Amino acid sequence: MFGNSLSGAERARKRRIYAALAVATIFVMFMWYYSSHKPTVSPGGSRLTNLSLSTKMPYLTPNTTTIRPASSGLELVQVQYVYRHGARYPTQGDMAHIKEVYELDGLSVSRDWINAELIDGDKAGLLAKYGYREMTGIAQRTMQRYPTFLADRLRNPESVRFVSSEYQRSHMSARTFQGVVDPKNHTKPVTVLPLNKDTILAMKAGCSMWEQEKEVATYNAGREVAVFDSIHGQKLRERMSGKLGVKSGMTVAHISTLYTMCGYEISLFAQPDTWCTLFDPDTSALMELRNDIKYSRVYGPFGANINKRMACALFTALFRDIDSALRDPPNAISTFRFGHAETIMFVSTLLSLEQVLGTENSPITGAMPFSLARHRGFKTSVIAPFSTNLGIELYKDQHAQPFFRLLLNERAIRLPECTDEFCSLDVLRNKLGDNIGCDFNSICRITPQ
Ligand SMILES: O=C(O)[C@@H](COP(=O)(O)O)OP(=O)(O)O
Repeated sequence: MFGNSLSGAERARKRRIYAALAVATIFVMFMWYYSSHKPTVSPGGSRLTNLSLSTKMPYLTPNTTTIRPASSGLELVQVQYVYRHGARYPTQGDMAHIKEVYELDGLSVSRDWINAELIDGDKAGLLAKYGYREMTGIAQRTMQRYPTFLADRLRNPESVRFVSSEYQRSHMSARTFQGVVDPKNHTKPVTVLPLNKDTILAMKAGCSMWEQEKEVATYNAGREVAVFDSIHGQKLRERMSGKLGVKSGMTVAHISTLYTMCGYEISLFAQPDTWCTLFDPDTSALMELRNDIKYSRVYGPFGANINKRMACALFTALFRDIDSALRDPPNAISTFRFGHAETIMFVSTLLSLEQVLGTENSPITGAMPFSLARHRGFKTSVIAPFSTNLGIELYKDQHAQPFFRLLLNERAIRLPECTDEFCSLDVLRNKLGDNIGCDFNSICRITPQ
């Protein structure tokens, strides 16, 4: 009897150990699943996600301590930055697509997935709260990166300038940034470039030749997207229809909208618990590939030759400032320019940054194997997230020789022609060739056949 009750106690002890082990295992598995599948929101408001969200990607705050200081022989003379505006509400076109999804036959999602702000026409295209926050954070880090340089420059209000396109989202991004860098309002108000004269930030608006080429690029992209859909469409449709209870009529275009909605939910509301639960890192990367078929042809390196020249007026303006800075360093002007996804994509195309950012640089096709696509240099989540930016730092050495360094999204990058991230300015000048001093209007003119 005594022996039996001891073994009973023993059994109970074992049961408790097994139960504790089971609970611990479930907890560990939950934490693993949670950390690998659920995007997180950091206390600073920067949205971290393991999804690739194309042009709706939130800006991922870098670890600025990884930027190498310049050697003591190099003196910073000027900085020039080009930004895409911060996170914005969907444009009218995106809102129309989102409405279509909300009205899909049989759609069964919890009420909090339907977000009235994403289809509120009064907000279309406007800078959103997180867009303001992104710009504030970037401006604060810019102050930390150049503390004495910017403080010295701001003593002469003419030597720091802010320029934006005419769109509210770019203008407000510029004003937010300026408010942090120059809280006492020493500098001039942001210069807003009227759309019909803007050849440097919203350059596509006034370029007939690009408009014409865009038709061809869009047609070619459409053919490749059809190939993509024929390969991946059925699996994607089955997956999404099942998850959403949609009975019929779900197309890959709808799934592309679901993906865009996930991007907005993360970038605008730090909300990973709705549409984003439909995607995992691989599915989001696949949807980005589908988007990039088009972006890489319409704005990027796999479209018309004019894509490689669209940022020439911008580089002409940048080099006008660089050359006057080299002639008269104490009066160098540092400029912060605020534009669009197109601005940065055209800059990237002119500089062939895809060759810096990846090892796979064949044109993106609908049949591209995922294993290759993973290594491609043209990825919109990397080159064109909200608030994306490219900086050019100009230095002089002890012999007055000019050097430059490029920063993409606050991380130093090195052109293949350079042996170090601090590189002779001649390399950049040679790379740009006749893009410096180009006649943008004549490049954009359609000559009669
Ligand atoms: O050209 C535009 O309307 C958007 C790109 O829109 P998407 O094609 O990415 O939706 O550029 P933005 O002003 O947001 O930088």
